[in-house]
Amino acid sequence: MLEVSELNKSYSSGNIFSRKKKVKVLEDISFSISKHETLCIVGESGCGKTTLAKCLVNLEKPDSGKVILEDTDITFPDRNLNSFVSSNIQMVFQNPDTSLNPKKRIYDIMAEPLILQKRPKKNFRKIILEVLDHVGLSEKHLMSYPHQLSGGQNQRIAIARAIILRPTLLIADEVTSALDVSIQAQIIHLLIKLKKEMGMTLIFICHDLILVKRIADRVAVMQEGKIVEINTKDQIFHKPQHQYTQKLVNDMEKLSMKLPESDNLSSSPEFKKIGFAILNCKRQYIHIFGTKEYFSVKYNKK
Ligand SMILES: Nc1ncnc2c1ncn2[C@@H]1O[C@H](COP(=O)(O)OP(=O)(O)OP(=O)(O)O)[C@@H](O)[C@H]1O
Repeated sequence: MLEVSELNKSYSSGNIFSRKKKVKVLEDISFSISKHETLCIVGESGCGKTTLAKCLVNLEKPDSGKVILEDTDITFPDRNLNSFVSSNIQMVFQNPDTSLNPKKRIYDIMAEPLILQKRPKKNFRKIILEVLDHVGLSEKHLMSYPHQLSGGQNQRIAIARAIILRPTLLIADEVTSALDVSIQAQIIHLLIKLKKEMGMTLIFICHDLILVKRIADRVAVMQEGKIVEINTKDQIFHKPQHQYTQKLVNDMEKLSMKLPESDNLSSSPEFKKIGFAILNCKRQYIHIFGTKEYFSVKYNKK
């Protein structure tokens, strides 16, 4: 459904006192995604994951390359194409506190994409309530401002706004990293549920390889602006080819070995010994599915 070829992007660095120079952030990025697939993008901080996502949703303009969505070239969309892009590709950002306008009520935040798409106003309330219901919120949240809701509720609003136009492709950029551990699990489950219900394709940008292992169909590994490896989840985790992928997988395995596998984690001796330290120091690495979700939720309630 989406084909990206030889995408390049640079930013200018320097300021008025120093000479401006171009810094390459994306270099010859090529990949494709099939319908209903979950592609996870991993890589160290600053390697260009967000910039790549922004080029796909037209928040940044690439220097060169091509982005083709369902046979339409959307690399440099004009006004008409813009509407096609925003109704087909949506992005949810890391931090709902900065992605939602604090001066607007939830109703108005949710109505924005409908207004931009010139949908009939008389249907807004019904559509908004339906989508809120999808993300586990209700009418009582409609007139609130973002600061009156929790971080998890605000991220649900950000997701609801992203899916209100029923996009075929959703890009989730570190959507849980600003949230509490127990809420992280809820948001991931919500995304997986919505993906299934709405038949969406998902690009999931994430640092947490343990989570990637659970949800990805394929994984793209980025380093310094390049995709150094892209393959099925099994290949990436069991036969990583690139040195950097091997390091990421090794680091993840070392950490996984430290996490207890017992069904009843809270009573296991390992939990008592290392659970506390891991929860405090390595928040992003906690398994958030199955027994380990119970483990983290239970810990949070104490
Ligand atoms: N608007 C901008 N102007 C100049 N440089 C930028 C801009 N946006 C991003 N960069 C730089 O581009 C590089 C890639 O940034 P990007 O946010 O895409 O990385 P990332 O892989 O998403 O990082 P993280 O995992 O920390 O979110 C970084 O060096 C960053 O400083």
